[in-house]
Amino acid sequence: MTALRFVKGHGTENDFVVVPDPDGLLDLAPGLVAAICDRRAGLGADGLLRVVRCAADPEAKPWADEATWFMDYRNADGGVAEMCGNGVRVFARYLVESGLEQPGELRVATRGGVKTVRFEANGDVTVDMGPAAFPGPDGVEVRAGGHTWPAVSVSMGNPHAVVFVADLAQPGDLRQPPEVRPTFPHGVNVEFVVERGPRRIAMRVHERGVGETRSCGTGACAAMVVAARRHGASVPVTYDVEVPGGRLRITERSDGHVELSGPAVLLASGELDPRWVAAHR
Ligand SMILES: N[C@@H](CCC[C@H](N)C(=O)O)C(=O)O
Repeated sequence: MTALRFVKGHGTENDFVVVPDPDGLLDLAPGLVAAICDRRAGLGADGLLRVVRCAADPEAKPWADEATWFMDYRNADGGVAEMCGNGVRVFARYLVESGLEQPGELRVATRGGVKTVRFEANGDVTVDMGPAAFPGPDGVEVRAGGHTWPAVSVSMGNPHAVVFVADLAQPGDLRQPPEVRPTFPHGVNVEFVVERGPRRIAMRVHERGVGETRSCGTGACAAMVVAARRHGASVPVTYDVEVPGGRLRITERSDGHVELSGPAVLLASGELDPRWVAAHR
């Protein structure tokens, strides 16, 4: 059996188990991913990042000419998602710390396309997320904590519904997913956003496949682009986005691309007990 090594990391407390699998040898079935991400009986994480060469993974072969590495992102429930803004920054940190890539600028393939990541002089990691899209549907409503709000549907590669609220306590404890109408066929991440000052917002997020998390990079970008339109801001424009786990800095450039910056931290590494892994296959 192939050993299952891991590194633990986080970006503004959106935390991940990074699993190196350069040659694509691991079988990470959804049940095993969910067991690893379990906060009591597993390592605990919001998601898992499998590190595999594009050339070694059939799903990533289309990007093999543009990027060496594919971020195979899984939510804590074991399901896949197209993109993870904090995850890709942690993923890049792992590539550099483990000597698989040089610091500076590098490209990472994701289900949401190839993303360029750069390391800043202050230690932060920035990712070019590409442009936001507003695919609809129109007339989206979100209900949580006994309140109902209109929402804007935003795609950052993955789906988001952004709601401006009067107070971040209004959505309640978010132990249950917010109700979203009309239903998104593949589920949706929901951001609850408040104004904090000029070019500054704060948010809570309920992530598809996870629950409420301390941060969400794609969600912060979705919230920022909606805020910028609400404020009639012209590009380029930069916002600070406060999340429960810290602060992200987001710029919408003149060419429409959205850049996400913030810390990306690795804190531990180890190997899962093969008997435990076998019991959760
Ligand atoms: N936390 C991530 C988003 C992870 C995927 C999301 N839960 C989904 O299902 O789309 C981020 O930092 O962007």
